[in-house]
Amino acid sequence: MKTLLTVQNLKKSFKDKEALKGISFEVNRGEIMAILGPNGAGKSTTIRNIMGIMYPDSGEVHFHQQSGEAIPKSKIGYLPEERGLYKDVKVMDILLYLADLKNYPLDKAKERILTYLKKFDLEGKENTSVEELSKGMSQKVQFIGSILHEPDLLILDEPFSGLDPVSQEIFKDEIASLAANGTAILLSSHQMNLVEQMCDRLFMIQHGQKVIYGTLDEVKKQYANFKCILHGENPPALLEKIPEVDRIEHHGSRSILHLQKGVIPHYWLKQLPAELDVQELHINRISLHEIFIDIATDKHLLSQEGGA
Ligand SMILES: Nc1ncnc2c1ncn2[C@@H]1O[C@H](COP(=O)(O)OP(=O)(O)OP(=O)(O)O)[C@@H](O)[C@H]1O
Repeated sequence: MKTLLTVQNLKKSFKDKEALKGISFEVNRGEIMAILGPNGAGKSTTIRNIMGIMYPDSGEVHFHQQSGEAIPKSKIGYLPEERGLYKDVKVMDILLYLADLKNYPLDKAKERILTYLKKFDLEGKENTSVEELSKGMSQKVQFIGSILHEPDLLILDEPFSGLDPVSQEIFKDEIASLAANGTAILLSSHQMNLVEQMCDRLFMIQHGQKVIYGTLDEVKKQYANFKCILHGENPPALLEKIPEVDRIEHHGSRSILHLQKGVIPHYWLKQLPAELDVQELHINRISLHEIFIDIATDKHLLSQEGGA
C-alpha cells in the first residue's frame, strides 16, 4: 500500500500547554484511518498542523513526498470541525468558488456538483441561498465542497456530528466509496460504532501522545478482552465462583462477565459450573467504544500494555 501522508514526531505547545508531544503516523492510499481521542487530546491540533493552518514547533508533515510550502494543497480535501459557509451565497456559487480555489476545472465541477446534490438528497437546491439551508443540509454542502475537486487525501473532522441517521449512512457510503477508489482518508470522530464499521486502521491520542496505532483487528486483539453476556436465573454467589473473570455487571437475570486478559473462550466455557442456569449465552470481544472508555479513563488496559 502506498503511503500518501506521513506525520513525523509533531510537537506543538500553546504557552505552557504541550498539546502534541511527538505524534507520528502514516495514511496510505485507499485506506480509512481514524484519529481518535478524548476531548482535548490533540486531534484537531494534529489536523491543523497537517493542513498548514498552524505550524508545529518541531516535526514534519510529508504529503506526496513534499513538505512545508511545497505540499500540493489542491490534492487535499478538508472538512473542518468548525462548520461555516458564506451565508448569502447560492449553493452552486459557493461550491464553484471552492472548486476554483483548488484550481479544479469549473465545467467539470458544475457537473459533479449536480450529481452530488442529487446523491445527498439536495436535488434542486443549487440556486438556494446557504442561509436557507438547515444545519444538516449545509453540512452536506460543505462535505461536497471537500470532495468536489477529487482530492487524493480527505481529512474529515467530526463529519457525522449533527447528522440524522439517514444522512450518516449517505456520508458513510460516500466515504467508503472514495476509499475504494484510492482516496486516503483521515477521519476524526467520536462515534465509535461508525469508526468500528468503517476504518481500516486507527490512531488514538491521549494527552498529546500516541496510545494506540494499528489495524482494527490488531487493536481488538491487543486491547479487547472478551465479555460473556449470560441470561439465566443465577445467584450472584454462583457467578462469583466462575474463574478468570475480572468483574461482573448484574442486570437482573442478565449478567455481563468481563473475562480476564488472555482467556481463551472455548477453554473458559468448559469451566462453567454444571448448575449454572443458561438461557442464552454470548461471548464477544469488547467493542471499540468500550476500549476507548477503558483507555480514556486510564483503566487497567493501558497500564498493562502502554500502547501499540
Ligand atoms: N489555539 C489554541 N490556544 C491554546 N490552546 C489550544 C489551542 N488549540 C488547542 N489548544 C489546547 O490544545 C489541546 C488539544 O486541543 P485539540 O483541539 O487539538 O483537542 P481535540 O482532541 O481536537 O479535542 P476535541 O475532541 O474536544 O475537539 C487542548 O488542551 C486545547 O485546550
